[in-house]
This record gives sequence, C-alpha cells and structure tokens, in this order.
Amino acid sequence: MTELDHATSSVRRAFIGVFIMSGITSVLMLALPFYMMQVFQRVLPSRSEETLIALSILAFIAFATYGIFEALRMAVLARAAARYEAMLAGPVVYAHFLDGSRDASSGMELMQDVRQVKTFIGSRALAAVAEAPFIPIFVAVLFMVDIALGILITCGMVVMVVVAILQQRAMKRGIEVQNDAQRGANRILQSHIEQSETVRVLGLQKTAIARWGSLNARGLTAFVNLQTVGALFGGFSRFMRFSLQASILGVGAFLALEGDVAAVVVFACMMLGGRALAPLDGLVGSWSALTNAWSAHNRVRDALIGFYVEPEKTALPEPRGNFMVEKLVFGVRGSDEAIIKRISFGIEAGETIGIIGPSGAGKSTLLRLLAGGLMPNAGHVRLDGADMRNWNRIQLGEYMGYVPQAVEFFPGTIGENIARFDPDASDADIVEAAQQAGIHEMILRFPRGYDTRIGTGGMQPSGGQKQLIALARALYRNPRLIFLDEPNSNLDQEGDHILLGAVSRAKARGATIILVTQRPVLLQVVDRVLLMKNGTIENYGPRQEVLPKVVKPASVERRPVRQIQQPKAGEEANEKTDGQVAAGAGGSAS
Ligand SMILES: Nc1ncnc2c1ncn2[C@@H]1O[C@H](COP(=O)(O)OP(=O)(O)OP(=O)(O)O)[C@@H](O)[C@H]1O
Repeated sequence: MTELDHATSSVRRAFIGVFIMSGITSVLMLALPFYMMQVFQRVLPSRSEETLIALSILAFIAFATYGIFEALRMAVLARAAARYEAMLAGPVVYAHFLDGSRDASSGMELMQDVRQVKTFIGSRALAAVAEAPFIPIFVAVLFMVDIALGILITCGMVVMVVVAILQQRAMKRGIEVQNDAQRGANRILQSHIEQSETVRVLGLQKTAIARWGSLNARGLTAFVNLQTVGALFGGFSRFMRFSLQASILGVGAFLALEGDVAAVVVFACMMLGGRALAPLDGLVGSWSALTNAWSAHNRVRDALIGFYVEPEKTALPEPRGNFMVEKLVFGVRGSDEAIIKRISFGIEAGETIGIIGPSGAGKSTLLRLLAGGLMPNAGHVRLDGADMRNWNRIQLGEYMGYVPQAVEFFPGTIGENIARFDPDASDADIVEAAQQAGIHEMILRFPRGYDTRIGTGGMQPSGGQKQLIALARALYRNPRLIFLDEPNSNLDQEGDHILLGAVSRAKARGATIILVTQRPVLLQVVDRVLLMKNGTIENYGPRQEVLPKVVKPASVERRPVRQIQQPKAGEEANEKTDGQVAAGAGGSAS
C-alpha cells in the first residue's frame, strides 16, 4: 500500500464516520418540528404541563445529542484533515527529492496543494457533502404529510441540482485559468525575490513587478469573474431556497384551508423544507472550493503514484568505489534530444577521474547521475555491482562527498553544515574536515567561528569561501566517494593549492574521486580523463593520453600537461594554470 493509499483510506474512514454522524444529526433535526407539532397538537389542547415538561426534556436531549454529534463531526473532519497533511506532506517532499527532474517551486506547489486539500477536508463544505444523501429523509416526511408538498420540494431540488451542474460548467474554465495564473505568478515572484540583488543591480524592479503583475492580474480577473459567477449562482440558489420554503408555506396554507392538514404542520413542513435544502445550498456555495480541492488532490496523487516510503533497504557493505555505467540515457520532459546519450564506461575503485568537455556537453549531468542525484531514463549506474536505485540512499550518503556546481547551504551554523546536521557529530571531526579543506583559520576569523550562521538569513560567504566550506562538507568523515563539480570555479591560486592538496590526500587514502573541471590545474591529480561532447564520450583514457589532445597550446606552454607530475599525497599543488580545457571546442591542439 502506498502512502497515498494510506492517506486516502484514512480520510475515507473518517468520512464514513462523518457520514453516519450526519445521518444521526439529520434525524435529530426532525426533533424541532416534531416538538413544535406535539406542543401545538397535544399540549395545548390537553393543557397538560407534565406532557409539556416530558416533551421539552426529550427535545433538549435531542438538541444536546445533535450538538454533540455536530461538534464530533467537525472534530473528526479536523483530525482527518490534519492526518492527510501529516501523512502526505513528508512523502510529497520525499518524492520531490527522489525525482531529480522537478524544480524547487513544483515541490512548494505540491505542499500548497496538500494544504489546500487539508483545509477543504476540515471545512463545513465537506460536512455538507456528507449531509446530502440524507435529504430524502426530509423529502419523505413531506411526501407523508401531503403528496403535493413532496412533489413541490422534489421539483425545487431538481432545479437546484441543475443549477449546481450549470455552475460547475460555468466555473470550470475560470478555476483553471485562475489556478494557472496564480501558479505562474507565484513562480515568477519567488524567482525574482530569490534573485533580489540581481533585480536591484540591473534595475529590474519595474520589470519584475510588471511580469508578476500581468500574470497576477489575470488571476485576479479570473478570481473576480469566478466570485461574480459564484455569487450569481449563490444568489439564485438562496432565491430558490426561500421561494421553495415560501411555496411550501403557501401550499401548506392552501391544504390547511381545505382542512387537509393542521396549521402547525404547515410550519413544521416549512422548517423541514429549509433543512432539506440547506446542504444543496451549501454545495452550490462551496463549489469552487470543492473543485479546487479535487484538482489539488489529483496533482498530489499524480506526484505520488507508485510512491511509498520504502522500508529501509538492506545496508550493503561500505562501497569500494567501482562504477560501471551501462547504456546510460538521461533526458528531460519536453525535450526530444537526450542530454546523456547511451554511454557506457567503468571507473575502478580508488581512481580519480576528470570529466572535461565544452559547456553544455553534459558533464554536470553525468556527475549527478553517477552520484545518484539524478535517476537515468534508461541504462544503469552500478556501484560495486549494485544499481544506484538499490542502494540505501541514507546509508550511502555517509560514504559520499559532494560539491555541486552552485553551492548553497542549509540554514544553520558552519559547523552544522560541515557535519551535514549529523546529531552525533563530534567537534573534532568537524574541525578535521575544515583543516582538510584548508579553511580552519578562515572559519576562526568569522564573527562566531564555527558557530557563525550561514544559509538563508545568515552570513553570506564569498564564492570561493562557499566552495571551500562545501569541500569541507564533502570531506567530512573521509568519505569513500567524492564528487566535485567545478569545485575551483571561484578559487584563487591559494584556493587551487588547497583543493589540490585535499584531493591528493583523499586519493592517497583510497577514495574514488570524480570531478568536473574546465581548468587544467585540477587535472594534475586525475588518473583518467573522460572527454564529453554533446552527451557522448568523445575520449576516455589515461590522463597522459587524452590531455595532450585537448589542452589549448597557451596553457600547455605555461605548464605543459605532459610534464605535470601527480603530486604525492599531502603535497601542495604547484602554480595555478589559467588555461581552459578546450576539449571539443574546436581549435584544440595537441
Ligand atoms: N533540467 C534541465 N532541463 C532542460 N535542459 C537541461 C536540464 N539540465 C541540463 N539541461 C541541458 O543539458 C545540457 C547539459 O547540461 P550540463 O549542465 O550537464 O552541461 P555541462 O557540460 O556541465 O556544462 P557547463 O560546463 O556549462 O556546466 C545543457 O544543454 C543544458 O541546457
């Protein structure tokens, strides 16, 4: 059973309970008209105070029971609503983490969808849905009083159902337009707020507001139209409800004049009519909330189809670091051309591999596939023989170090970020990782040292500092597998030396290191070079064979790649080489 199945069956169970309670409250609603009839037809003619007291006690018991069930019903719905969010919010985020093709905003939107459904489940609108099947009770009582009253209310209700259907049709398109516009506007706003500084520097304030505003205006126009249509239908529904109640009174009065029914029965029937029509009226009034919640649930369902938080996978032994890539294909939705095109190669445990190639060749994508950040569309990435999908990701994370291309930190202190928020982290391990990354002294100079807060709302380290802190995080507890995506793109010469030293030490202790780089300086330490071009492998082999064919003469002159000696473990790198790897970019010379 998936998480979605668990959540929906929990809501279903709650709804069945609410449905039963709605049946009880519907029957109890008959107590007031019944009490009124008894008072007028029994107590007043007999002038019996005992009967009045007995009837009143019975009526109060009925009202109290009604009140209890009404409260209970809403409490059950509130709990079901909270359970829906509690059971699905985590899996929605989890599924988002697993699906590398989703962007950040779609994760937040799904969370909003979960909340929208939760709000609906806990609302009166769902209670009205549960009451609707009991309308026939009131209709049947009216039929029992007089067939004319029964026919009248039935016809009125048919008209109201037709109104509800027409309303649904009239509002369907508007609801879609409103939701699409609001989502689009939110995405634009979120992205501009995240990049406020760029907006400020480039003077894009008005453009940003205009782009967001035009979509938001569409949403607002759709909102006004929807509210107007809803109000019109709501007004008509009220009109129908009051007219029907008045008609019941009119027809009842006519029957009373004929002597067919007593006057008090006419009043009781009018009350019953009102009760019968209330749920329908409620449904018409909350139609857009119901439709929105249904669409939101469908989006949540689509995101979670087949998803279940897996029972812990069997923990495999610590990986040695043998990678086997088999016919690997990766593409994104909406694009015909794959980014990674059926490539196969292997990496030996303990090797250091440099992935190079022109911009857009697919280097970062390949690295992310190897690290398990993305899942392939076809083919396999096997680590020590096991498909990456079959590794226990939480266990595997302990053996992984990763510096992504765009480094960001989670809100917390530098120490917490380096330790990946491990609650059992020892200060010694954190400091050791920082020393390995050569930033211990730099961190000590920060306002609160290792306790300085970074990430959203905290201190903003420079680009180079970010890369070195991320390197410390990658080296925390000496992982076996290290993935570095252009880890020196913001580093100066000193940073390059620190990085080379750290990579060399990790290599010396047997780690498998895969790095993407555009600059030859890092290639000094690699064993093999994988040259990518347009999603395929153009060349893969020992550094000494591949590099001479792809490094620009300028950089070769400054530091001939053929002569670059791999530094020994712990040895700091030599001078920085500024040349760019010209792999496949045309004009490369050997
Ligand atoms: N989520 C995505 N949606 C659409 N296209 C994508 C996505 N991710 C990557 N691409 C495309 O895939 C191609 C390879 O991207 P990738 O980042 O792997 O290249 P790269 O070789 O690392 O480039 P660079 O050296 O510039 O970082 C690019 O053309 C990029 O536009």
